Amino acid sequence: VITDLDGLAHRSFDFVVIGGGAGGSAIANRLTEDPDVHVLLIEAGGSNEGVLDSAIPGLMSFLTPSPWDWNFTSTPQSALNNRTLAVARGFILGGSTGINQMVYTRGTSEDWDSWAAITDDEGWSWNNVQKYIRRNERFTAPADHHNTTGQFDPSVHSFDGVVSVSLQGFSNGIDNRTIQTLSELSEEFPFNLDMNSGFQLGIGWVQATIGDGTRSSAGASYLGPQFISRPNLHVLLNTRVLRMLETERLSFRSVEFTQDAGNTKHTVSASKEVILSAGSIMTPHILMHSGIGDSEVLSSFGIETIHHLPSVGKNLSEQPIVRNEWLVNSTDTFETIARNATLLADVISEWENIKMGPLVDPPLSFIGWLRLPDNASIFQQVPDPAAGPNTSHYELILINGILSPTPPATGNFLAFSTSVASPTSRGSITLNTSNPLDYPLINPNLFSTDFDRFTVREAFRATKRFLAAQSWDGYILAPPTNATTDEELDEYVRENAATENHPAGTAAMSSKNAAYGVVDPDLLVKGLRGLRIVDASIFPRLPAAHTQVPVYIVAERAADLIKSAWKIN
Ligand SMILES: Cc1cc2nc3c(=O)[nH]c(=O)nc-3n(C[C@H](O)[C@H](O)[C@H](O)COP(=O)(O)OP(=O)(O)OC[C@H]3O[C@@H](n4cnc5c(N)ncnc54)[C@H](O)[C@@H]3O)c2cc1C
Repeated sequence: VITDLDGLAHRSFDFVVIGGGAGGSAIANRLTEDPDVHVLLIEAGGSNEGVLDSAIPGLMSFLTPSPWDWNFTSTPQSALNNRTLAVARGFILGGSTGINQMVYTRGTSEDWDSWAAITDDEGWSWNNVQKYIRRNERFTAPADHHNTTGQFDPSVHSFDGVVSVSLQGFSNGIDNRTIQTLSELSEEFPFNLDMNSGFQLGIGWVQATIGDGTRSSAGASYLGPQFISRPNLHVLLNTRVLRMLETERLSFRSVEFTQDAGNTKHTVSASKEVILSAGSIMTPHILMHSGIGDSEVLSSFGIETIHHLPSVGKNLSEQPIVRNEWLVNSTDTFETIARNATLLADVISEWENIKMGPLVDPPLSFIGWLRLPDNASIFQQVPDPAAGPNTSHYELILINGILSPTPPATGNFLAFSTSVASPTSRGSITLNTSNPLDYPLINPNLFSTDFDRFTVREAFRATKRFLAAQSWDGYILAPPTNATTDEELDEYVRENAATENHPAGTAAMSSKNAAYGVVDPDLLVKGLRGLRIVDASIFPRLPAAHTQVPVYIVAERAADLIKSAWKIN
């Protein structure tokens, strides 16, 4: 970790990586496997070392908002009564993997095959990304070392990758009721042994990026002590990249940054490539401030266009979520811990001393991926947007309590979230001012399509059928809303929807000959030299999944592509 800036300008780096999140950490690790390759990683946030709220999985709700979150806010959402929404992004080494909910999902085989079809590159197909999945994942025993037979399929997992993954290490009070429901209502809600096999439909045990009861973020794994100590890997923390500079005509191999809010600016160069991994919000922002974007937009901010690329910042894709809070007849939920400072201190001590107890995971054991019926009326209006017939339209997440450090003063809850897994709404990232230190305008444009509104209504109705199973008798005391008609449910959604913090697609990959898109299938920016993008912004479409694993897969393949382009071992 570099603390002395003076020597920096005189050093030479093969690669400069902007952003130490999921994509940037993985790339920096893989490229420095060759001791002759020198990499500088620049991260706006600070170190993840010793940040207890991030390390302890059960405290994840304490991280948003927090000093480790960029704490962005969306523009007023016209389909949500003009409410603005919190947009969380990690401001820490490890990026959003340092503050996320840790759910481990790869997407479906159809999702990946659709990427291959869109980009005209078979390298992105499900079969061909298997080796990258294996390099990324290190499946480990859960914190409580319980018998996991029948809870996952070992044959589809890897046990020697970098990021730790495990099943729940502390059982939740609602687990048995959930299992019983899956057998009682098996036709509508089938049990899926392993949603990461390529076939996701059904409800199954959550796998999470946790090892030994501790968050396995990109910072803790790809940049763990044995890697960050490599003499050829240089990490600059608390450093904000402002823009990239053109070094030769259409070649961007220089990076401008500041450590004092723009009072002094410095530059550093890469002899081979700059790799932009600032995430779906900041990657298009940095591109536009570097003169790469829609020339009309850039000129309206007085920024000279160096490369007209109108797709930059467009196509923002996000999974909207509604956290439906059911009042329950129990005290065994997360609110009980969050409300009681003594109990919270006790379970933190338990975690610190023996890595056991309720904080070894967030309190969610089950998630599910489900489809609308084939004859749903919405399909008379719009085509099915899922990647294929085995890919979900919506996701159900059963959480044993409201995940907040400040829950309501009374009551215990089941937070049964509904999310649109294959949304059709698209938003944008645009500039707000000509100052790169100002935040961009973030417009996820949630629920702007009939399909998304239809799907979330049906998902909520599915949760009601789920909780009508006998196993919940006497447990549920009151629903989150009395809304039943489409109109009533739409209003409930307008008042309660949020983002799932899975933004993607704002610098999207497309085939080499496409008339749209920002990067080619090898992740090089179209029409430029020396600049590659490796983060969630390149997703050509959202997989029906939480997004960290797809980013890791992208980064692992990107490392192979870069090594092969520069003949690195
Ligand atoms: C609250 C929350 C919950 C989530 N839950 C899950 C989940 O359960 N499962 C899952 O799979 N995914 C989840 N995600 C999403 C997942 O974490 C992201 O998809 C993934 O981390 C994106 O990787 P990335 O490399 O694109 O960006 P990030 O991981 O966000 O990394 C970008 C990095 O770039 C840095 N950066 C940005 N701008 C600059 C700049 N100008 N100069 C220097 N550095 C800069 C940032 O500080 C950050 O470290 C969640 C995200 C959040 C925020």
